[in-house]
Amino acid sequence: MTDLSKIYKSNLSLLTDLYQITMAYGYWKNNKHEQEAVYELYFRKNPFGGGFSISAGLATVIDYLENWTFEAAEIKYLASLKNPSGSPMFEKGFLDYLEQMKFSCSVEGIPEGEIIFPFEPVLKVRGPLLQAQLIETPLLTLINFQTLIATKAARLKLATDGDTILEFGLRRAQGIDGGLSATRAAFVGGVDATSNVQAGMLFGIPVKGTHAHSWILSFDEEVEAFEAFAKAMPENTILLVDTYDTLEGVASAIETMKKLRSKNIPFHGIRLDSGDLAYLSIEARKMLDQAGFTATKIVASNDLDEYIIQSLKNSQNAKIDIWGVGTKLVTAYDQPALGGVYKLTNIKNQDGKWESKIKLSEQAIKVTTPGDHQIVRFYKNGKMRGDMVFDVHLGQDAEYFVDPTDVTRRKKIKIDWDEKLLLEPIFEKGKKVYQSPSLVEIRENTLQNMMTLDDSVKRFTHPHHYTVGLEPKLDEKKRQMIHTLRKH
Ligand SMILES: Nc1ncnc2c1ncn2[C@@H]1O[C@H](COP(=O)(O)OP(=O)(O)OP(=O)(O)O)[C@@H](O)[C@H]1O
Ligand SMILES: O=P(O)(O)OC[C@H]1O[C@H](OP(=O)(O)OP(=O)(O)O)[C@H](O)[C@@H]1O
Ligand SMILES: O=C(O)c1cccnc1
Repeated sequence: MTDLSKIYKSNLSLLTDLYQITMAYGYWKNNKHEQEAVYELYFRKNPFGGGFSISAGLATVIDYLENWTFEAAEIKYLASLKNPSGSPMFEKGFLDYLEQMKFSCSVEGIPEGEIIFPFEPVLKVRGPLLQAQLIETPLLTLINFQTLIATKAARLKLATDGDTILEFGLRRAQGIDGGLSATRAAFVGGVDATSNVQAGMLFGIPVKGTHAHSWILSFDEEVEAFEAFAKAMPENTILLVDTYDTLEGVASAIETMKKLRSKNIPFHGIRLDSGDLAYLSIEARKMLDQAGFTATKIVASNDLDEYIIQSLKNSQNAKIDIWGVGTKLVTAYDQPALGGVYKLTNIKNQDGKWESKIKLSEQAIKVTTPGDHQIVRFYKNGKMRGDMVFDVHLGQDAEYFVDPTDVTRRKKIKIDWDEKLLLEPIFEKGKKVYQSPSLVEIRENTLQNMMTLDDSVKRFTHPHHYTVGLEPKLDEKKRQMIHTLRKH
């Protein structure tokens, strides 16, 4: 568990938008606060122009919800808020209600490290309207960012074709939490280790690193710096060779490490951090091999992303073994946000019957799917074949599912397909019923899950569209609701 309260040393119940609290107040004033509702969290487009996403952030959500209480300090602050006329924004009765409130929603979620797609609920919250509303913003904050970064990391892992990736991003991250959350999510997505020591302690992520240019600059001679580092860190002799001239730096590192061979200090690696990484790695590899250092690894860093890595590895035959990636990973440089949303999809009316809700939009992509959903994923011979979203009240005995953007496109469910439900129970009426796997297990699951996805969907440019369809009764219900509302 991530233990947010340990990281932030404070209560995070006010980590929400003011409008959530004013709506909660409105629900309370209208005696709707305990009316049961279903909200679903999903996104509409895979990030980075890709064909898939990786779910991340659930353990952080669990930790957030387990510690979700309004304590005296939070209530005091809310009591201090005033309307423009100077009157208190919230009545005491409402604040008393918040102070005694206990989290009592049921939550279902897709486990971290699962492959996910647009329009699939990643989280579903069922419970009192007031509570489910108040947690919208933090749930989106936690899931959107971590899912975005885990997806970026999975793309990097595809580009390196399984080579080790070290996450070096803390110094370029969006603030302290940006750094911590990004490191966690990058590990979920498949990176191997981080330079971020705080994340190592909090999340149990392996910590690794080399040294900086300042180490070299602090000595009169580069060779002196190499020798001192190797002697100080004989079990991590990775030498940064590009401070003055890269290939001269490689030659000096080789000379230094040859001298230290007699002292049984092994030569683990060199790091390249500038220049043409293809040319320099190929030349460095030749020099190392000629000197008998065939096991010495070449680490490369410098503004790397999945496209540069893919080009270096596949087109330019670069001899790089380990990839250090910072800025482009932890800031999700080419797409800084995932547009996940949280929508009310079902509400219990006064007769105790569930009533589906739909939000219309001029843009078909923005029309919500009414109801209370689950997702079934189909596999053939261990490979993902398609996902069907269905309404738990309507069932899923269909023989096909329908593309929500084009009814003429249907996918037949074959008899030999295996299936798995994606949403798992996380909380039941406020009680946690899910034990999150360790972060190491989650990362392993991501790597396994990625093997079940077809290569065409993993392509960086123009990926194949993986089918996510609606169960026909749900599709029909959605269409009817749209027609009825449009007629009105
Ligand atoms: N062979 C290559 N193919 C494609 N991209 C490369 C190759 N070699 C390096 N790059 C990338 O090109 C960019 C080079 O950045 P930049 O122009 O700042 O040069 P630099 O080598 O960092 O120069 P400086 O000496 O200022 O550090 C980096 O993003 C790096 O990852
Ligand atoms: O390029 P990124 O993917 O963001 O990876 C992190 C960068 O941070 C360091 O550079 P910096 O110049 O900050 O310090 P240094 O002196 O150690 O090179 C490192 O050398 C990488 O180039
Ligand atoms: O350990 C490293 O090499 C490292 C750490 C942070 C940023 N850049 C490089």
